[in-house]
Amino acid sequence: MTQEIQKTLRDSAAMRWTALLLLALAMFCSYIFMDILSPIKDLMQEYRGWDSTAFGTMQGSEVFLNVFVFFLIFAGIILDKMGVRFTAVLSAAVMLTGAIVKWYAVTDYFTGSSLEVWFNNNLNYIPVFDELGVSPFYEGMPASAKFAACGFMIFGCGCEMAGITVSRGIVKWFKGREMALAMGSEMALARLGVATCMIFSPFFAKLGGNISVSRSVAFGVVLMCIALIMTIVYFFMDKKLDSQTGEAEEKDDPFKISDLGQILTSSGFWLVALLCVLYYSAIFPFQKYAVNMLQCNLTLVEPSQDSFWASSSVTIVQYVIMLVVAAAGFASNFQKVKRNQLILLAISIISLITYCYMGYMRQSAESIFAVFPLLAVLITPILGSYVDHKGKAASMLILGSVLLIACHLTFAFILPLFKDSAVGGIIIAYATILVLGSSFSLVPASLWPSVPKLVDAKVIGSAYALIFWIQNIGLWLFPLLIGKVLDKSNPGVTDPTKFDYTAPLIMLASLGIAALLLGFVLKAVDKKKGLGLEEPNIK
Ligand SMILES: C[C@H](N)C(=O)N[C@@H](CCCCN)C(=O)O
Repeated sequence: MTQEIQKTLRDSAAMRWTALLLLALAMFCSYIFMDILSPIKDLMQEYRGWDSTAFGTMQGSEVFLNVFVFFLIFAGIILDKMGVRFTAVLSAAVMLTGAIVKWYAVTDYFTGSSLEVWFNNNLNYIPVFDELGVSPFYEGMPASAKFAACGFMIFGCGCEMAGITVSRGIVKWFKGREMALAMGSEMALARLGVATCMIFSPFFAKLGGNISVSRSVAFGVVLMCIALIMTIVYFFMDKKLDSQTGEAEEKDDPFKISDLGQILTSSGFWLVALLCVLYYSAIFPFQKYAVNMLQCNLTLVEPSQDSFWASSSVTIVQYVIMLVVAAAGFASNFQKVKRNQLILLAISIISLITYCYMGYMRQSAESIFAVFPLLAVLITPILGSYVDHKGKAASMLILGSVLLIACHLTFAFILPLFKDSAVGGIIIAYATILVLGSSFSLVPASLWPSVPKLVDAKVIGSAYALIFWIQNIGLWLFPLLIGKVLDKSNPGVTDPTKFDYTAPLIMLASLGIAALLLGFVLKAVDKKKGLGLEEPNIK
């Protein structure tokens, strides 16, 4: 009886996983918006005049305010002071505001407006940033790209704030329980968001045969409204939990700037943060160019579209198959009976193969790349659960970096050799993308749950914020650098499907090599100092 009275929401598995689902769905929507223009880089060049540099500058702008105005640090402080539920709703509201601005920038209403004229004549540089050599705009950048960048900067503040809030929320609901599995599951849903974006962004842009890039962004805006609703529902669950536990997030353990000292003096923290920036800089910025890289390296002959409804239904069938891959794979993690687990995994793998075959038949670069996050959906929770029960987080970081290097080098040197082979090129592309997907499971599934082992629970929000801040420097710099390197290494190329991607890919592989070296150092430091990174979370 006494035990029953003391039960709180987080003691109920259904309630804790519902709380996670709400937060994860909000992240799912935000990951769709984050990459909404990535699969239509070619259309942005054709219909809005964005060359690779303009595209890269706009993509990198997402994290500009986080990095150079230190917004993420403030976000960490807000999170530590105001708690998870307040910050979750705030971040969703900020994301929605930025999304609306970005949508307006790419609509036809913006073209020819006085705002466009103003942006064309102004903000070619912003003195304070220009002096630092980090101006978010440049002379001659299309006005639509500049204004879209402004919206994306606002969105990025909300999105990164949401990222740290969700991690902190998971620690709050799952600490001492299936924490890495919960983090893995949240990231799996986020990866499904990226896959959804790769399929539906071009779908909406080309809907009905007339091209409209703003339609894709409008789809993202609707999702951001859904994300806001999810965080509001979470707000009430979280409030109920606090009333049950008697914890007042806002009052207990107040954040002090001096707490930052504790984080900054931890060598383990620095190693994880540096590894994070190197690894993620080779993944997220790549994601923004990957569809175009495939368009440039594969000879794709799109089958003639019989009718609008025929092609739309193929897209939808392919997406449903993708959902089956994800759902069956995900559900297999929760099966206690080995036979059920194997049946679900078999369904998932057969659906994955069907999905790949359809991608081949459709000859579409976006649906080929959409397979990237799928393996991550399948195995991130499995790996999360492995870290919970067996540990080995540092070793997984090393393996993830090795796979990353191998994949970028394959894209750079092996894929182009198969440009004239219709089948060979696509098989190599799929295989490499799937391996990259598994690397993208290994690293996040082991990296994020390691942070609570390195710092005190009281400063965990600030620790995540600091790691994100360091990571955001790479997420700003590398989309921009890829665009610049692409323009410089392809002088005179005007066809957006004819770029040579070798130089940017070598640059990304080098980041992987640096991450690998740091992985070895981290493992040695872990052994020497007993940080517990190789230890399981559940003892
Ligand atoms: C881009 C973002 N800063 C990031 O690092 N995202 C991670 C997830 C971190 C955990 C969020 N609760 C990712 O792997 O997507």
